[in-house]
Amino acid sequence: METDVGVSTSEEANGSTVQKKPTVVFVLGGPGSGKGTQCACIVEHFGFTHFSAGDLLRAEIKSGSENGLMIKSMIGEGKIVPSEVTVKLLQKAMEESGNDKFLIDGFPRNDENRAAFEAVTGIEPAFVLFFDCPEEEMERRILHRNQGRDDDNIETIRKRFKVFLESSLPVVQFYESIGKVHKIDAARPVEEVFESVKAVFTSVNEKDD
Ligand SMILES: Nc1ncnc2c1ncn2[C@@H]1O[C@H](COP(=O)(O)OP(=O)(O)O)[C@@H](O)[C@H]1O
Ligand SMILES: O=c1ccn([C@@H]2O[C@H](COP(=O)(O)OP(=O)(O)O)[C@@H](O)[C@H]2O)c(=O)[nH]1
Ligand SMILES: [Mg+2]
Repeated sequence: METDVGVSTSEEANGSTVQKKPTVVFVLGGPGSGKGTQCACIVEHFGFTHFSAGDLLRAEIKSGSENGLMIKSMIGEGKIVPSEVTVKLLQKAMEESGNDKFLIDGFPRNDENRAAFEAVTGIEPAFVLFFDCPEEEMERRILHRNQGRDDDNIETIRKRFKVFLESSLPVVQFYESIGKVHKIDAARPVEEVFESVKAVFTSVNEKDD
């Protein structure tokens, strides 16, 4: 069943109303590629609301919800939490936001995530940002992240890299095959990466005008 998340209506010239789906941009890239960092910059410049699927899952653990223990153990193993849980959290966050432009960071992480989001919300992404970064650089960044995350240890990092290659890259490849991916070289300083990100959002806005 489709959600009414963030749906806004507008008057057509003939007096009928049309429903406008929210704009969603998926922000993908390996663990430590800089998704969260760049999303914070995008929010400041382009009026999007940012949701990190990982942050929503960590908040769910903290809230003491009945799924908390399951989520905690899956994150600890670097595994992908079932779509049902993640899609529900994203849907609720979008509904409560009051905005209609969303950056969804770190999701979809596998094909099942992708299909479930589309089936439940009826939303297809406007485009996908893909932060491309070598593993050695991502590993260095995560080991310096200092956010006290249980999964930022070398053993779990290696598992997350494997899951990324096996399950998450195919999602990027799918969106590439339908021409929706903007690939960004993420192995540069934050400001330089953001220059490339800015160019993508600016060119997309110009096309829409
Ligand atoms: N371009 C960059 N160069 C160097 N360090 C970065 C860069 N982007 C992010 N970082 C740092 O690397 C770590 C991981 O970044 P983060 O945005 O949390 O990545 P992700 O959300 O993709 O896991 C953080 O400590 C962040 O401050
Ligand atoms: O849609 C998602 C997003 C995250 N995760 C889990 O949450 C962890 C951390 O995700 P996050 O995006 O915060 O990590 P990052 O890629 O930013 O390091 C992942 O390894 C997964 O175990 C998940 O199961 N589904
Ligand atoms: Mg992140």
